[in-house]
Amino acid sequence: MKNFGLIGKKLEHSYSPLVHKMLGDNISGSYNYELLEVEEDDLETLIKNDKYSGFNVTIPYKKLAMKYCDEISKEALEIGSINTIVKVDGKIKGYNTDYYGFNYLLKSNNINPEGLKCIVLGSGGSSLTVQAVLKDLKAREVVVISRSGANNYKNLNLHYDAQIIVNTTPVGMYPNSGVSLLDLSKFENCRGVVDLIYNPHMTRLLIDAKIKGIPHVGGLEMLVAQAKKSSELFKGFKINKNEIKRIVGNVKDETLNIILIGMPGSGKSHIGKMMAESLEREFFDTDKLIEKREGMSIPEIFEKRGEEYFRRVETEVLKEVCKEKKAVISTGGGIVTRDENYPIIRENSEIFWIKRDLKDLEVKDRPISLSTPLEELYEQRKELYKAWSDKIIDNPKGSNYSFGIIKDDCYIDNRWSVLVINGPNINMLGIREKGIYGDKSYNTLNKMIQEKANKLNIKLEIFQSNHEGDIVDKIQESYFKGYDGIVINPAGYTHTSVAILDAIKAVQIPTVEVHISDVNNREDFRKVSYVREACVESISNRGFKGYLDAIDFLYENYSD
Ligand SMILES: Nc1ncnc2c1ncn2[C@@H]1O[C@H](COP(=O)(O)OP(=O)(O)O)[C@@H](O)[C@H]1O
Ligand SMILES: O=C(O)C1=C[C@@H](OP(=O)(O)O)[C@@H](O)[C@H](O)C1
Ligand SMILES: [Mg+2]
Repeated sequence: MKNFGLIGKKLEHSYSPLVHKMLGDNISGSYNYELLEVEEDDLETLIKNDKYSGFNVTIPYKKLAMKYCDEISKEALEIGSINTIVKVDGKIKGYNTDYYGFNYLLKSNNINPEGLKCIVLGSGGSSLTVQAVLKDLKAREVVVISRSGANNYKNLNLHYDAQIIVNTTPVGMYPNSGVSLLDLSKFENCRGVVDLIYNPHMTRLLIDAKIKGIPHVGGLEMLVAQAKKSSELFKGFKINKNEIKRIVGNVKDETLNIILIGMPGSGKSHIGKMMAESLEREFFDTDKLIEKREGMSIPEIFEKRGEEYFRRVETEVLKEVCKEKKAVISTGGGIVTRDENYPIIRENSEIFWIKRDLKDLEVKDRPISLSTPLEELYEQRKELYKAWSDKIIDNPKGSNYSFGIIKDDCYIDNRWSVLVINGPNINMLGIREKGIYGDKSYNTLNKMIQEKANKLNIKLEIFQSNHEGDIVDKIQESYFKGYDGIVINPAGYTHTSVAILDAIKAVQIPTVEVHISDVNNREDFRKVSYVREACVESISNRGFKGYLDAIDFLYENYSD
């Protein structure tokens, strides 16, 4: 197996081995990928070491490494920085795939610098690439801010009119997270903040942007996009662009914590434990950690040391536990009472608000709930729970929620998604008119569709109903759930339903109409399809395979 690696000075933060493993494992041609921390004096020897067939290059060597290349791509030469090295026929060739990565990041997040004033923090190799992309996308002005340049952090007031801010420095990066170079409140015209850092997922700069309601994005998509391009150079063949989205989702699954917040007694500890078991993750409960640390129960801590002391310890414990990766963390209901807790829990997590009716909240052993009316407590906290969380999980009393049900609501799955809808009598497949529809069952059909989705690694939901209104409801729901495509066999409603036609038109999601039989060569009334005009494709007479072809069609034409 060939050896590749990431060259840099400090690499503790890097997700590159994870990303390259995913790129190597899932698309044929895996390779070894190592972190190669090196001092400047040893850079040349490392690059020339025959053990390695190529490298990625990061801070601070993106400019310097060019010196040891025999050839440099035109693009990299123009930018003045490389991030990829490949050895071909004994020659060391340098490339810049960061350009592609940064461009991808902006485009996929609808950040358009055209006509805008941009400031770029940092003046290293990545900064050069960022500047090139911003200029190519017609930014009005690109100002580089660096510690010792003409534009620096002391005269930043000259650029408080900046509209886009891009951080290319390592300030705020793991393990030294939680710091930012700027006071964002000074930038009143700012309408986009990009941080190339991807670990933590949300740097302090990005958290500040989120608090201010400014569109913002971190560097994970850029990391994966540039890695995909580099991997193509390493392996010598193209990789589907859809892999970027898939791997971004997988990296999030591998690195983000799930954090549960919400009113005391709402079920955070209970659900957290179930989630952790089901997702095979480690589980932490901040109250339990506090009790262990203090050697006292929560009521005892409140009684002996008071609430202020408890809150201080709680923040300390949060700081520790939020350094975990891929854990499930239940918090105490009061963490939202301290502003300083927000950036701590926000850094690397998906945050869920567990909700339950006030009358059903458990109050036992909860000193705050016993001393303050729950309505009052909820008034004080509800806006904070809402603002701090990404998603809500309803946990009504007596619902007997198993994690399986909750999981659908909260599991983080960013893959390209398709909804398959079947209309009336399709559930009777295998029983009904076998001469027309075949003898295979509805379950067999679903299995085939699921296998197809697994093969393409897409998210799938299958729905069947005999009721027109339910089908309309489902189509509408697909809009709010953000499905990328719909495959529909409206069955008998094909030839009658204006309501289903209107629903497809309303959601504007690419939809393929499927019929198992040859509808055009049966009764005349089957030749009319109301839904057809709203569909991007119509497939009939291909049996169950029609559904698989429909998924292929959508995936090939609409997944980029
Ligand atoms: N979904 C659920 N199913 C069964 N019992 C639950 C559920 N959610 C909460 N409970 C119970 O309600 C009580 C309070 O839940 P807990 O997880 O301790 O709340 P929190 O951590 O939010 O204070 C516990 O007795 C817990 O077992
Ligand atoms: O809401 C609160 O202020 C508190 C909630 C409790 O945790 P739970 O939310 O798990 O009950 C515990 O941290 C402490 O009693 C204070
Ligand atoms: Mg709890």
